[in-house]
Amino acid sequence: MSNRKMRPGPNAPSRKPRTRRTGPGLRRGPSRPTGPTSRRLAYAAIEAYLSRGAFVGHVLADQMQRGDIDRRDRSLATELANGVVRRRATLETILDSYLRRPAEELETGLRALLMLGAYQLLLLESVPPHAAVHETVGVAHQIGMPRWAGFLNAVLRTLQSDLTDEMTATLASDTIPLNGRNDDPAVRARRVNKPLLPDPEENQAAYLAAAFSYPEWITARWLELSGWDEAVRLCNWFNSPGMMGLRVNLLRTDREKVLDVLRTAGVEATEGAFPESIRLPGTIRVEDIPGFAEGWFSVQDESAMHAARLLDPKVGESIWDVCAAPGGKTAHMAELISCEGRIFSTDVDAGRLQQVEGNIRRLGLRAIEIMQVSADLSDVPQRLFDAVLVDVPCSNSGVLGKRPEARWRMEPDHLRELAVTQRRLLAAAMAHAKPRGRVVYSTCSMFPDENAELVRDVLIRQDIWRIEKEQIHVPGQPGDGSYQALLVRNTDS
Ligand SMILES: C[S@@+](CC[C@H](N)C(=O)[O-])C[C@H]1O[C@@H](n2cnc3c(N)ncnc32)[C@H](O)[C@@H]1O
Repeated sequence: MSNRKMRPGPNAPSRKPRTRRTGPGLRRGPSRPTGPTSRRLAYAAIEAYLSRGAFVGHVLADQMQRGDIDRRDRSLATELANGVVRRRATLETILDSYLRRPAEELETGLRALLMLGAYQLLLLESVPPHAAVHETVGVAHQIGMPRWAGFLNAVLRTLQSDLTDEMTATLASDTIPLNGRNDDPAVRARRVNKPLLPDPEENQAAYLAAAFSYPEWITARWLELSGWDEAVRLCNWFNSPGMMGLRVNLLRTDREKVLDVLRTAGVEATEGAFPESIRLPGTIRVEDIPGFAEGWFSVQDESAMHAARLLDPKVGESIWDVCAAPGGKTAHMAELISCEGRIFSTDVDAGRLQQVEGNIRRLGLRAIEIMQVSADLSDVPQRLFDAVLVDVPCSNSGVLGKRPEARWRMEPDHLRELAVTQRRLLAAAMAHAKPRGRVVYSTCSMFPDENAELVRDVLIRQDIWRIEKEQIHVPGQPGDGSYQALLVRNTDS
């Protein structure tokens, strides 16, 4: 940790922050709660994310296991930690206006607290501003860093003084988009007293990147592919709580029964597009729902169910799931053929293959052979299959709302490397299909160079395959984004 002296930036008040005198000569911060509070939990997760790239969900789960934390604290901690990571670029851009040096140069813990406080002030309507500041400053005391308290208090109070309660649909350098809402696709932005974001009239990609928090190369791509209105819609939708999809295991139960169980648990569930699919309006802890341990259902977005549905596996067929882990689509295919056939499930990742095993055990599925393979697939037995699913690793640009970190983990260079793998995997899938065999190439990406362009590029070099069907599922309509192409090997080859 650096011990450099911190000074608020030009926007911060010069007066000393007030402290409460609680005894002769004794200065103390806000009163100390007895247990870990939601903000302290959130702080730990954000600090771990900033300092060592930890997944906030993992840190929170670990912390929550250790103590008796009530449901409201858990849910606020999760909202805060996920929100800060998701809206990281917005918070950093805005905070930079209130600091003498970039937020990145501050001690990591202090930066985490500034972001935590700013998130509540700017983007969380449910927290009153005084509580946002007071409780965040309180964390500095709880974690034994009282020297941060004055600085934090000064910066957050100055930011607070620049906020208005006016909400608008106009996007400008002085309006900060709030998080999206599942029940309303319209953008709502908070007006502030001065420009804190880039001007969208001058640079649309930079504005969207800072205002909604995405890497600028992604917002530039969306603008290029779909224009301003669709880019704004995507930015807003991936910042909404999102829906959740369940796939009912029809070998164990029926959809009505799972819908009943969910409704009894107070979850507003509705039927999805497939006989096995259910849509939930938000995310839930499935482990708490009766029937999960018994294998009645799995978490799977409808956009992902389209892959197995398009391949349309038949009873008695031999099927290869090339990139199988953690097993969502392997299990879906096994359920569709009532485990009557053979599914060969491979992946490079041994740890993730254990998840496949766990899932098929919980779901009570049979007829699945699991094998770890090398990245070049040279150790795959020389067998031919009736149907092959190749659900390749991709940019995840169709599922950016799922994990708060997802948008920050992708780099354009990484995409170029992925394209090489994607081509190789598709070529291997095609090489292992019988005459008249089918291959489904599937991604959760929205980028044509991972989807339609890549498939055409692989197919152009041969004439025994044709594209039978292609489908793209646009994020927010109603679930995540995905792409699938069904390729069929010509009969006379
Ligand atoms: C999109 S995920 C698959 C999700 C899976 N189909 C499901 O529905 O649960 C992509 C998977 O590809 C695997 N993978 C990456 N390179 C691979 C390769 N060369 N051969 C096989 N699998 C690979 C990754 O380990 C990862 O598990």
